[in-house]
Amino acid sequence: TYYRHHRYIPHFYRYREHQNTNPHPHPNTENLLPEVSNRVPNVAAQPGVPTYPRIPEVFHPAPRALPPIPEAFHPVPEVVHPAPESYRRHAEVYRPVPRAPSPGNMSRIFYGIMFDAGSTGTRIHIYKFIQKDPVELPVLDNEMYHAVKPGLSAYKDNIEEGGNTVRQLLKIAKKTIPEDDWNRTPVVLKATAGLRLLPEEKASALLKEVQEVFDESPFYVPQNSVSIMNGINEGVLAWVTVNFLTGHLYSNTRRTVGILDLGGGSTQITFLPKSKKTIDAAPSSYIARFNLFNSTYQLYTHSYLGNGLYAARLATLGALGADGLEWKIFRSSCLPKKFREDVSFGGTTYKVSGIPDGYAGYKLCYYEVMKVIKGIVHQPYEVKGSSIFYAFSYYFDRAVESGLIEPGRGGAIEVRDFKKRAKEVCNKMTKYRAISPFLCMDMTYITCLLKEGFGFKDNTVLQLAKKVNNVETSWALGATFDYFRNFNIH
Ligand SMILES: O=c1ccn([C@@H]2O[C@H](COP(=O)(O)OP(=O)(O)O)[C@@H](O)[C@H]2O)c(=O)[nH]1
Repeated sequence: TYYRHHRYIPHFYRYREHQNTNPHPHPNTENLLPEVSNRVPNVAAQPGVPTYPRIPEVFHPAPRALPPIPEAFHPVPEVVHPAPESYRRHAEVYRPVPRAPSPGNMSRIFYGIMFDAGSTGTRIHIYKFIQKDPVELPVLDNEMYHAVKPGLSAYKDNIEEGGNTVRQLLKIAKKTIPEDDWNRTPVVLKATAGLRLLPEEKASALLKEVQEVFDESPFYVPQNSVSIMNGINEGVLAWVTVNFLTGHLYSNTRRTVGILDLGGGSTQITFLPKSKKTIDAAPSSYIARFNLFNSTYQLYTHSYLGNGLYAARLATLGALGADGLEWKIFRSSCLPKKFREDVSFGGTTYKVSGIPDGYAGYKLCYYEVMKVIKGIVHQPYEVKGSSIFYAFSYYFDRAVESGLIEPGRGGAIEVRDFKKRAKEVCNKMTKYRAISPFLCMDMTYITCLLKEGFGFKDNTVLQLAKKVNNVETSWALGATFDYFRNFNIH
């Protein structure tokens, strides 16, 4: 458990109004996401209506006139295609109990609890926000983070124990958040690939158990606070987090950064296309439209279920969905020849080994992992260009393990660095055996995913980051923003 002290001003909570010069552009306008000048609204100040500072425009809003939103901020990344999640349909507005400000101190403190129920672990993020006064907007003060392993899906046959992992993590929230704030602090859990990969009745039973744990907790439980998040929101919300933390959402530049997330069960690629060609060439389900600060964004995003690192290991071994798990041994030339072990993923155990009397090494391994990449059929045109991508989660972890980057620092590397290091690890398996017997397979898979899957060039630069500005690079912060309108005090 640790705190990340952090002071951050989420500028995009600030109200702004677009002066859109062309409210009815041609639908096929070449530049889909033009720059919009950020003119100060030409409206005389009204008594009782707060005025807001001029802030830099979010670049690339769609050329559409959007009705002004009466709230001071509206950072809800509503994905409108495909259908939004059910909790959005039943959106409720939570009104915090107003508390008399203490004399001389107008600060209000708010917390938000977001659980990330991933396939390899369950994590709690407790965000603390400070609102200095009713007109100024909240500041993200710090994040408290704790993770437990394995993930919820490993408790598919022991639901109660699964609920207990969440109960344990909630104890940390109780210790972190002052008691007076409990009943106005929203608690939300979103599950990703681990639960998506389970049979529906098992996943529902786990979610029901978590719902009961939440209901017995002293925190504020919004409607539909326990759900499986769809892959689109997973990609979009991580993009929002990273671009928020890197300052791209409110900067005056025309750049944003793309994101590459490699989980245990699924992998996401998300970026804001620069060219209409990219959008036209993409399958329509890969384009997500959402509203953020009065602007509509269109992102290229896709989550490949089964292409997360742990799922890919099993697929490489031919173990995913196989029968005879009690007696079959799944072999691979990506593993050290003498290696033999039982591995568990999603609550199932598999016997795996190297090929004792065969060959091992990069080339054979590359050939094996290629089978798993075949599902990634769409290579977006723009990844051939010079766009910057932030890569985190297991991209980061494996880059650290293989010595490509320093654990505390992260840094920029090229796609070819992964390839070079994969070759080295695979061709000297004994040397890297102690770090992880799977390192050759993982590094080869990452190389293959980036090159053959998404179509990145050898010289594409990836920015590896576990944290940006001291906050975890994960969809959790983006997802928490969704609940800020509940704290809207205007
Ligand atoms: O706030 C977070 C959330 C995840 N992770 C990392 O992301 C990967 C986990 O992916 P997970 O198994 O949750 O992925 P999924 O179930 O979505 O495929 C691991 O490296 C975690 O350590 C992290 O570092 N911080």
